[in-house]
Amino acid sequence: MQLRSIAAHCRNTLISFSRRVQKHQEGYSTLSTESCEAFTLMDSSERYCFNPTLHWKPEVEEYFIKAYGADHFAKISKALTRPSCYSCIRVNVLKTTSDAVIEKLLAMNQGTDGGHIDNDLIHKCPIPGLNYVVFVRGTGPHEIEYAHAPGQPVKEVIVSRKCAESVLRGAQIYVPGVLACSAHVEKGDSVAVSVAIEQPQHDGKWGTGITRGIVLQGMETDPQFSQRKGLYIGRGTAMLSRAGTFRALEGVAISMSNRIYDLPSFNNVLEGEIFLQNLPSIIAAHALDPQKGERILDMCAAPGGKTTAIAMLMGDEGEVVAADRSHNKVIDVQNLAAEMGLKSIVTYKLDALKSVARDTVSDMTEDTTALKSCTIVEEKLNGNMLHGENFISGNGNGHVPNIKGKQRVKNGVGKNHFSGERVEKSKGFAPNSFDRVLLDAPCSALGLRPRLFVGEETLKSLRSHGKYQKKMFEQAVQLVRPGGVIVYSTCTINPGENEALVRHALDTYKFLSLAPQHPRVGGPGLLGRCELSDGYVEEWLRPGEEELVQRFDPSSSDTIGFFIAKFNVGCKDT
Ligand SMILES: C[S@@+](CC[C@H](N)C(=O)[O-])C[C@H]1O[C@@H](n2cnc3c(N)ncnc32)[C@H](O)[C@@H]1O
Repeated sequence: MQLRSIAAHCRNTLISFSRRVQKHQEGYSTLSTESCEAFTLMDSSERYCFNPTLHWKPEVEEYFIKAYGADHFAKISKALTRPSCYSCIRVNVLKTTSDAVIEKLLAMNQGTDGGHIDNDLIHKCPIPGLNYVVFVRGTGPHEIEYAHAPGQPVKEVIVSRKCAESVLRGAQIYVPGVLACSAHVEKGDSVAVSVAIEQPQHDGKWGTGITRGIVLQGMETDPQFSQRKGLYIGRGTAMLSRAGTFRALEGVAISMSNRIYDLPSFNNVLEGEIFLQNLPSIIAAHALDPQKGERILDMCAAPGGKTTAIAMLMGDEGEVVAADRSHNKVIDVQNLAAEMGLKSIVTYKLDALKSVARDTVSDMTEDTTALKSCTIVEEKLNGNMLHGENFISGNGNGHVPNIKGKQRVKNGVGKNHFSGERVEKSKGFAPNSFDRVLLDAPCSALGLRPRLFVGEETLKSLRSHGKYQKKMFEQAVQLVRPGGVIVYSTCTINPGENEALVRHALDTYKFLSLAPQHPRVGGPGLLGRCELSDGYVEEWLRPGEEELVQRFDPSSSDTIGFFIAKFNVGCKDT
C-alpha cells in the first residue's frame, strides 16, 4: 500500500512536472501538435512545421498494436518523433551540489549552443532521494517562419535524418549532415533547414532519393519539395558557402539560430561536475541499490553513464567493474570515470556473452581480480564484509586500467588511477563473484527520442535482440552471488526485449524472483501473452508481477521509452 502511494506520488510528480512545463510553454510563442497540423492546412508556401510520422513495417505495427492497442501505440509513435523537452542533469555529488550547479548554470545563463537558461526553466528533481538531479526545461515546438523575411526567396538546406535527430536535441549542423542546399548559399546567409527521411525507393530499399550535393530548386518546382512538408526543423546561419560545405570534411556548416525545439546543450559545460543522463537511466542505477564496499558488475557499460552513477551512489567506495566489448567505448568509460574523479571503477574489454571465465581455475591465476573476487565472496559468505579501500588497494598491482587516446586533464585526473595507455582485456570472471550485476542490454533502442525513422526494424530483428539478451542474462545469473541482485534494463518499447525477458528469466532460473524497486516512477509492465499471425507466441508478465517492473512510456510523460526489472538471486542449488 505504502509502495503504491509512493509510486503514485512519483508518477504524479513527473506528470505534473510535464504539465507545469506545458503551462510554462504557453507563455512562449509555441504551437501544439494539433495546432501545428491545422497550421499546415492553412499554410502559405512559405510556412512549415515539424510534424513527422513514423512508418513501421506492417508486421511490426501489428505486433505493437497487439501489445498496446491502436490508439496507445499511435500516441507512443507520435511521441517518439519529438525530443523530450527537458534535459536531465545528474550532479556529481562527490564534487559539488545541485544548488551550486544551478547557481553556476544560471550565472552562465546559457547552454553551450546559445540556448538560454533562466530561473523558471531549472528545477531540482522532486522525486524523493533524487534531489541531486536537475531538470533544465527546453521550449517548443515554436512557430518559425520558413522565409527569412516575407516575400524574400528562401535559401534552404536539407540535412540527414541522423543529423536532424541531434539538432532536435540541441546540436549544431555539422558538414557531413548536410545533404542538399540551394544554389548561391554564401557564408552568413540565413537558411531554412528541413530533414530528409528515408522513404521506400523503386528498388524496394529505403533511401532519401537525394544525392549528396544536389542543388535545391526551391518550392514547388523542386522534386524533393513535397518531402520537406512537415519536416522543417528551424533556421540557421550558414557558416560556409555551399561549395565550402560540400568540400569540407568536418566543422559546423549551419549554426542554428531558431529551432522548432529549443533545448539547451551542455557540451563542455561543468565537465566532471555534471553528466547529462536520462532520468530512467538514473533510476536504473538506484534500482540496483549498490552499497558501499560491494563489488558490482556493469556488463555493457559504455559510455559509462550508469557505471558512474553506481560508483557515485556507493560514495566511490567498493569496486565497480565496467565491461564493454568495444575497445574505444571502454576508453570512453575510462575518460568519463577520470573526468568525474571516480576511483572505484575498473574497466575491461569483454564480450558480455563470455563474461563467465570458462576455465575458472586457470583464469584466476591470470586474472588477479577474479582470484581476489573469489576470496571476497568467500569472506562475504562467511560474514566478513570488506571495505572499499581493501578492494581498491588489492587491485593496484598489474591491474591499472589505462587511458588511450584523448585524456581529459580537468577535474583531478591525478587523483584517479587511469593514467596509462592500455585497455585491459578480461577473460571473464569467476561464478558468484559479484554482489550485484547490471545488465543494461544492447537493444533495439526503440524508446530513444526523437526518432524519425524505424522502417528498418523487422519482427526478425526485434526477436534477435531478445535472443541475444537472454544469452547475456544467462551470464549475469552465473556471476552474481546467492543473495545478490541483478538489474536488467533496456531503452526500448519492445515487450519482446522487456516483459518476455522477465518471463524467460523467472521460468528458467527458479532461484530468481522479481524485487520491488526504489524509487518507482515508471508504470506497470505488460501482462499476458501475444500470438502473432506467423504463429509466434510471446509470454509476458503474470498478475502480481506487473507492479514490480518499471516501464517508462513516452506517450504518458515526457520520457524516453525505458524498462527496468530487478531480480533477487536466491540459493542457486534449488
Ligand atoms: C545500452 S548501451 C549501454 C549504456 C551504458 N550502460 C550507459 O548507461 O552508459 C549497450 C552497450 O553494450 C555494448 N555491447 C553490445 N554488445 C556487447 C557484448 N556482446 N558484450 C559487451 N558489450 C556489448 C555496446 O558497445 C554498448 O556500449
